[in-house]
Amino acid sequence: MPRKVSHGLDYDDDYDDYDDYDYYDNDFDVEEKGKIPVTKEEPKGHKLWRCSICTYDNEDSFSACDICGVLRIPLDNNINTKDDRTDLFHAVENICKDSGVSKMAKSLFASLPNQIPKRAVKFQEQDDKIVEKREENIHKIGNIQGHLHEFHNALSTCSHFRTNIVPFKFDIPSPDDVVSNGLRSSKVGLKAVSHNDFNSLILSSDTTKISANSAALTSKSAHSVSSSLQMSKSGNIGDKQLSTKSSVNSGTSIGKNTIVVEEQNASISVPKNLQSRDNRSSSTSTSKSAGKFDSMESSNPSVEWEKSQNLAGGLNNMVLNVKSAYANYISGMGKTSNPQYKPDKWMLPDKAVDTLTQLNLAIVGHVDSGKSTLSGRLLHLLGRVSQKEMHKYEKDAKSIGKGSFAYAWALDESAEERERGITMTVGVAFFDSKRYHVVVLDSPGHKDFVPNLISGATQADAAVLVIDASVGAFEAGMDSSKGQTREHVQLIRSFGVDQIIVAVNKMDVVEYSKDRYEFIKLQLGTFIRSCGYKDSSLSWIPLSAMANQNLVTAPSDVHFLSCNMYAGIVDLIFWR
Ligand SMILES: Nc1nc2c(ncn2[C@@H]2O[C@H](COP(=O)(O)OP(=O)(O)OP(=O)(O)O)[C@@H](O)[C@H]2O)c(=O)[nH]1
Repeated sequence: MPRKVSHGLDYDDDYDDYDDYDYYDNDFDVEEKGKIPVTKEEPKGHKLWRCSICTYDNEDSFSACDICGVLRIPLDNNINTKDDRTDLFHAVENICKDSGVSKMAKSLFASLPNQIPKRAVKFQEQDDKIVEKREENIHKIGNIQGHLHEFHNALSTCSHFRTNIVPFKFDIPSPDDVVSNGLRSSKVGLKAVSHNDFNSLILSSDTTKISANSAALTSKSAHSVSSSLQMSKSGNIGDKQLSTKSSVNSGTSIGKNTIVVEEQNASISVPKNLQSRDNRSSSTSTSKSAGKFDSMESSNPSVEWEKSQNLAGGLNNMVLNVKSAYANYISGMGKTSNPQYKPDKWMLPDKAVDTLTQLNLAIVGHVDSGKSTLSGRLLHLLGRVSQKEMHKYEKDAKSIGKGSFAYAWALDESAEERERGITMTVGVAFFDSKRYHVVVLDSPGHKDFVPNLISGATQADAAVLVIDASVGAFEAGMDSSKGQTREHVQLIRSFGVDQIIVAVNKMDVVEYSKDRYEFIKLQLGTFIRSCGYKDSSLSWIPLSAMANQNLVTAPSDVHFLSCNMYAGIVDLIFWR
């Protein structure tokens, strides 16, 4: 087998079995012998002419280059004599006299006596001369006859016509439409206002009347109207203003998505609860108690665009019709254009979730201080753990001789944790208050699981440091070598947790001794402050998780009354 290349690696050994290689080799063989020339010769009698611009070899019948469209005639080498050129000129001139088509275009057809149309055109057979019927504006070339545009359509050889492709448009502006048309404001602006914010919005306007089910600002006046939509943020987040002024010439239609601005009677499609209540001022102002209007600043792109249109002048009957999907969605909160339609609950934003702030609360402290018991008891009291589940935990815990860990089992779910009676991984649970979505991160207290504690502490916004008030237990936790109380305080401090609630637990064991509580508070307080915490960042509360003292209600034990200022730790958590 001959080699494909005469230098370099010998591929024969590797590719002998490959048919593809053989195929290429055969071709190469033939080529090499010159049996098939690289450039095929045209059959006899088939003339070609080369375009002087792109050098493409066109068929002789083509009057213009098939590639670049340049006319053959002015540069045609076949038209060399003066007579030829004169005849051609007259032919073209005659055609150009009566039609509105340019000479350039007509010359395309005038020079094509033997043109073979690519698309069949049925005309009556005529003489081979160019004939013009002036009254009918019909031209004849060769044996075909017809109007110029028919010739053009039929004889055009260029396949790359300019075609007016009307881009597909959605009924609702796509993000690209919104950006390119400068309509962002109406969508983003409305989107930026949460569902809850709308409930308290009040719109006042002089020239603008805002209607619930109309998605349009309508302009009927022929006079010039000034219009601008401004959202200005005044002061804090709770004091926002929306102001609208109109400054447009009426009656200009822009696309199919339009806001129609009327001089005296403009309306914006907004939710019903945004309806104008005041027609005295020339601006629309919206005030609300809380909301996010940041994206509706005065640099609203659609307004700027609108202004520029107005300044340019000469625009009449401006019609801007914006169908914001979100506007429809918001306005359709139970009130859509189709009165029959009612969105399901799951389609609507969850008001409670929207307004709650998540608070990650790490429960830390020395081993066996009662972290899991406290967490489980709180969840049970707040209804996150059902009575049925609690009964099961108690029963199962008793069955293995660990009845006191029943509440801890709400978070210590693994068999090993329950068997050993210690938390090994971070238990996660949550409960809600009016302000917070509290995520409870029950951390392990054993020193072997400090890495797990760290994983929870890094997520924490605040911490509950649980202290075992029992005599000896508190001291063990404060031991510099074995105790975890100190280590946990230092860790959460290093992770930026700057709010600590110190829960002095198991007060039932020390008979709710105020002295004990004050002792712990003094000792531990000194250490915590040494870690960089200020008194303002600390909260202290004595409690008993097991005896349900000072958890979600004020303690019933009289000893607590003298040292307690909160109605339970939950109150303290929510208050912080
Ligand atoms: N008397 C009394 N015992 C409590 C109280 N709180 C918890 N305990 C007991 O303390 C023991 C340890 O409770 P846990 O909740 O497992 O302690 P923990 O801090 O979660 O333990 P680790 O996660 O392993 O560090 C259990 O036997 C509980 O019953 C309380 O307020 N009073």
